Amino acid sequence: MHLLHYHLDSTLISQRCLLCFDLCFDSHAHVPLKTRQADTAMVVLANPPAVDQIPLLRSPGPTDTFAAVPVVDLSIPGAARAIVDACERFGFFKVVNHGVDTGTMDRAESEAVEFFAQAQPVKDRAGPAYPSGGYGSKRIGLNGDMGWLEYLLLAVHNASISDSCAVPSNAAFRAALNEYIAAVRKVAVRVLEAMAEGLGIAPVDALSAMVTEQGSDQVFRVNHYPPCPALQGLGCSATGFGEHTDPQLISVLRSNGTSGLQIALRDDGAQWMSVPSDRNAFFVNVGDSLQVLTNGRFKSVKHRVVTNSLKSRVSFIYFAGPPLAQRIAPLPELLREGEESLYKEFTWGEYKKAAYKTRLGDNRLAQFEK
Ligand SMILES: C=C1C[C@]23C[C@@]1(O)CC[C@H]2[C@@]12CC[C@H](O)[C@@](C)(C(=O)O1)[C@H]2[C@@H]3C(=O)O
Ligand SMILES: O=C(O)CCC(=O)C(=O)O
Ligand SMILES: [Fe+2]
Repeated sequence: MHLLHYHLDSTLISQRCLLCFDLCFDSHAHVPLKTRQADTAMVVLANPPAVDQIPLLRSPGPTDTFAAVPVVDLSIPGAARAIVDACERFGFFKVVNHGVDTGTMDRAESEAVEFFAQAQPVKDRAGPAYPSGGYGSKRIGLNGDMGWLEYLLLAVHNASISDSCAVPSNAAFRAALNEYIAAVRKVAVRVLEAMAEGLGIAPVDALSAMVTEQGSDQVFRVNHYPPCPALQGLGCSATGFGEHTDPQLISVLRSNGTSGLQIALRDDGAQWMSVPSDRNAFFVNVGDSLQVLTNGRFKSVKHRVVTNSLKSRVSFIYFAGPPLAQRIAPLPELLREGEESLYKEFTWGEYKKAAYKTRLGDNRLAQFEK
């Protein structure tokens, strides 16, 4: 038997299993939530659901929808200005007219759906995800984060899955992912070029070269969030991917038609807004490294995924990172006279190593702030 204690006026819900007495943890502070009689409600579930270790969140309501997501038309000259504006305001925007064939996206998606539909032991043979890439389920990273998802985490070399990564072994799936990765990487390059143009940085590849150079550290992730019917009608949802910022320069995301992605409009994460899904568009997140390169002018956006109770979500995310030796420091052209860097010096390799010691919701940049 399970008891769910939830704070009626907060997003985070704690959960206690009467059998194992495990408490879920606040994904940000990593301390057990205290449940008080006055502001908690109790729901007794007849069948212990499989969401035991997964933090629960208040289900998004209709008023949580972020209708004003900045939309950038990549095919028009005003794209550069619009991108800079969106990165300064939200660290997040949607890209349309990107030129990627819908067939490329659909093939990758249907192959991924087929992969995740396989029996668990078959998928487990494609694991583990760490250290060199492969299949993972529920556990995110190495430091105790849990989510209601399964995924493939893959290293990318140049414009395709690294040869050192044996997963996926199915030739059709691998080819479909490689076709998609080559296309999404071009979108990332165009976005980074437009950013440089909008910021007035020369040459135009000042940012994009960091991700196209030999040895650039690119990662690709396919996430599958199965529906979670056990929580239907309870007003709460399982955490799919807990709140975090991405460490790289930018991340380019595409999902099927199931919503679930939320971004925090306020730094303290007090206002979570749901991003309406659009299977024909890409969504771009500013990552921590780009925040540093712009000396805080662009903010890396805090985001998370909330699981749907009835529909599964499939997402593809391309993380554009520089070579390990790349120095991450504010670009001199962006510093006004007398303006100093807000950050200590570091390389991408140093940042990545530190990031992998943190938990998802930690403020990874804090230790590099001056
Ligand atoms: C908990 C973690 C998962 C993560 C590595 C980390 O220790 C902290 C950063 C996490 C993150 C978030 C964005 C990407 O999904 C990711 C691949 C990345 O580069 O940093 C994940 C890492 C992961 O899933 O391994
Ligand atoms: O799956 C998603 O939609 C987003 C996942 C995410 O933020 C990540 O993998 O870093
Ligand atoms: Fe992310």
